[in-house]
Amino acid sequence: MKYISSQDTDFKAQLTALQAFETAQDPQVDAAVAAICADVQKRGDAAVIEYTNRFDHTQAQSMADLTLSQADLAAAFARLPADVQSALQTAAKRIESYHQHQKQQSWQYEDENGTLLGQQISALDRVGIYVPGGKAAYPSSVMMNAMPAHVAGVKEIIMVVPMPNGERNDIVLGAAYVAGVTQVFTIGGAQAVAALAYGTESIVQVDKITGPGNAYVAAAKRRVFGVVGIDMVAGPSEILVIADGTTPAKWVAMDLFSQSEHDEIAQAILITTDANYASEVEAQMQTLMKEMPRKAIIEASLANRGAIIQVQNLDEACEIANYLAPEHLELSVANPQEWAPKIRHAGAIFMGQYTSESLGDYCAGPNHVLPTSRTARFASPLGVYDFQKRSSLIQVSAEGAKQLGQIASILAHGEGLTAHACAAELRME
Ligand SMILES: NC(=O)c1ccc[n+]([C@@H]2O[C@H](COP(=O)([O-])OP(=O)(O)OC[C@H]3O[C@@H](n4cnc5c(N)ncnc54)[C@H](O)[C@@H]3O)[C@@H](O)[C@H]2O)c1
Ligand SMILES: N[C@H](CO)Cc1c[nH]c[nH+]1
Ligand SMILES: [Zn+2]
Repeated sequence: MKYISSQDTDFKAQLTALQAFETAQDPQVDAAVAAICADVQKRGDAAVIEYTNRFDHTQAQSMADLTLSQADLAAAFARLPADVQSALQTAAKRIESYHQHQKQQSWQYEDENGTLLGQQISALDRVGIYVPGGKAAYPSSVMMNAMPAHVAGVKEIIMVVPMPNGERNDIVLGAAYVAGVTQVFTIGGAQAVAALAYGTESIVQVDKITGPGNAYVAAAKRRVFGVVGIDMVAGPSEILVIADGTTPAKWVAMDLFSQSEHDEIAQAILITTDANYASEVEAQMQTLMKEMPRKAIIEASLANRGAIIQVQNLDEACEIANYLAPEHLELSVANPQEWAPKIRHAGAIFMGQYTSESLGDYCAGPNHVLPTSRTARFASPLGVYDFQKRSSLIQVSAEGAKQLGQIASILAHGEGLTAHACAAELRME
């Protein structure tokens, strides 16, 4: 793990170097994804089956081998132990309740000439949700994608999830059952994204694709944007902990591990005002590391992109956090309510020593699909608003046709668009 101090003369350059990692735009990944997408568009199911067998080491003969029905999902749920069933149901309820608050409503108002103006909200008809499955299985990501779609009123939710070696994961499928997913295809990577975007003989084209994934998934989503909508281009997981030394060092060490264990290119950063505390956290990491089943991934992630940053004070820490715009920010400080308003750029803010980021990953309620790679500067968590869209409403009164017609006519003539002007003028007579 790198040690950086805000007093280093090349501090800015070191901070920039920490961010210089954008695999979604790796030209080699992009070229491979371009070829896969074009092939799926051309050959449909046959290409999807071939790529799935190649990359996920499956032996599918037809799409039927990669397709699950509602009955399959129900059966997977029924096979789960009672405590897992109940955890899934409770998490789903909490996620649903939180997202109910995000629902947008249609609105209208009447202006001074009796013209009605407004905005009508509609749900998307059919969405594709990508659930990652290469290096780990993510039942929580099933719920984080499907629940807001449900709350928005989406009728058809088509889920894709790779299942390496054809091993079906009952918790992932049980989560799909609880979250009311319509249909599941056990496919992943660029081939799954392309299949959802273009449609194949067996997979119906969707209107929008949401959900995180690796560099191949991210590059494919970037590529199909325009044919379908996408939520965002998500990169590897990130956590930034701002600590004032009041949280037990062991807790913070484990919080850093919790995101490192996702991926060798995930990022975990600690910013602290206290050099002794930084050493304590590092010592805890060394001890805890031995027990970690995903030790190799954590070590690689920390070596590749991890850092401990020593700062002068918490104001400076917040400024750096705003520059880094992390996916997850833990404000592990004595008075988080005082510091949270200073954070402008973060996907999600976890406040106080009891709020481990991992609770947000599973069951606190807010969405865990969050902007990464500094995109929190302009992007927001996945939410109900990603599954709703807006249409403008205009109903002009006779009086409005006269008043607005005059303005429109002048402006249309100014643009040299006579038919536009006439359409307005005809209604003024
Ligand atoms: N932001 C979030 O909410 C969130 C949630 C869970 C996971 N994640 C992240 O998602 C990522 C998941 O990645 P993953 O790899 O485990 O699963 P994944 O499902 O994203 O990718 C697996 C697929 O990648 C494709 N692939 C792998 N190697 C390939 C190659 N050489 N050529 C072409 N295609 C290839 C295969 O088709 C495979 O099915 C991780 O970075 C993790 O941190 C993010
Ligand atoms: N932390 C991930 C988002 O970056 C989400 C997740 C799912 N399961 C565990 N974690
Ligand atoms: Zn996580």
